Amino acid sequence: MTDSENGRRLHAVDDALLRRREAISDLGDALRLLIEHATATEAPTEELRRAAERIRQAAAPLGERARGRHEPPSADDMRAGVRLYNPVTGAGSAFAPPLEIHQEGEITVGACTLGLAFEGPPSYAHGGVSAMLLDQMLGYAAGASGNPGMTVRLDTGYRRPVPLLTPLRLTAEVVDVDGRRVTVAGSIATAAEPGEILVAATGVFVGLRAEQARRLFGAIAGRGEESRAG
Ligand SMILES: CCCCCCCCCCCCCCCC(=O)SCCNC(=O)CCNC(=O)[C@H](O)C(C)(C)COP(=O)(O)OP(=O)(O)OC[C@H]1O[C@@H](n2cnc3c(N)ncnc32)[C@H](O)[C@@H]1OP(=O)(O)O
Repeated sequence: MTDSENGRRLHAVDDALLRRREAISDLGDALRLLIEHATATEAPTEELRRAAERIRQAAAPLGERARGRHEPPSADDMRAGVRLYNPVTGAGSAFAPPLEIHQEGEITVGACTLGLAFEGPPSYAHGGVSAMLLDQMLGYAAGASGNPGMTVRLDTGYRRPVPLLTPLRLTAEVVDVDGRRVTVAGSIATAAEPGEILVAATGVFVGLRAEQARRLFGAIAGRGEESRAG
C-alpha cells in the first residue's frame, strides 16, 4: 500500500470513529431526555404502558451485539482518556449528567446541571450523586497533576443541599503528593454563587504498582486500562 493509500485508509478509519462517537453522544442525549421525561412525567397510565413497550422494542437491536465486562467500547480510547460511557462524564451514558471537566491552571473545574432523576430530598440532589461527582472531579485533578490513581478514601461534608435544575460549578485541586498517595480537595457550588460551598470533599488516591495494575486490569491488557482509573 502506498503512503497516500495508507493515509486515505487511516483518514477513513478516523471518520468512521468520529461518526460513531457522534452517534453514541446522540443516543446518550436521547436516553438522558428519556430518563428526565420518564422521571418528571405525569402522563396517563396507558401512555406509560405504551412507552414501556416502545422502549423495549427500541432497546432489543442494541443488545444483539454487546461487549463483555473485559472488552472496552470500540469507540473509547483509554490512553487518550476518551471514556464515552463513564457514568459521570460520558456523553454516551444515560446515567451521566454529564459532568463537563476542564483544567484552568492548577484547578480542575467542572460544570453540570442535575435533573429530577438525581433527586434525593425533594428538589435537591441525592447525597450519593454529589459524592459521585466529587470522586470524578478529584480523580481527574489527580490525573491532571500527573499522579493518576484509584480512590482509597473520600470524605464528603454536606453543608447545604445541592439544588436540582440549577447550573453547578465544581472545583478540585491537588493538595499533597506523598509517594503513591495523592490528596485532593474539591467542592460543589452553584454557578450563580461559586463562593458558597454546598458540599466539600477530600479524597485520597493511590497510584497502582505495576503488579497491581496487571492483577486488576490484566484481562484488558494492551488496551491502556492499566493506566486509567476512571
Ligand atoms: C489534562 C487532563 C488529564 C486528566 C486525566 C485524568 C482522567 C482520568 C479521570 C479519572 C477519574 C476517576 C475518578 C474515579 C476513581 C475511582 O472511582 S476508582 C474506584 C474506587 N476505588 C477502588 O476501587 C480502589 C480499591 N482499593 C484498592 O484496590 C487498593 O486499595 C489499591 C488502590 C490497589 C491500593 O492497594 P495497596 O497498594 O495494597 O494499598 P496500601 O499499600 O494499603 O496503600 C497504599 C498507600 O495508600 C494509603 N492508603 C490506603 N488506604 C487509605 C485510606 N483509606 N486513607 C488514606 N490512605 C490510605 C496507605 O497508607 C499507603 O500509604 P503509604 O504507606 O504507601 O504511605
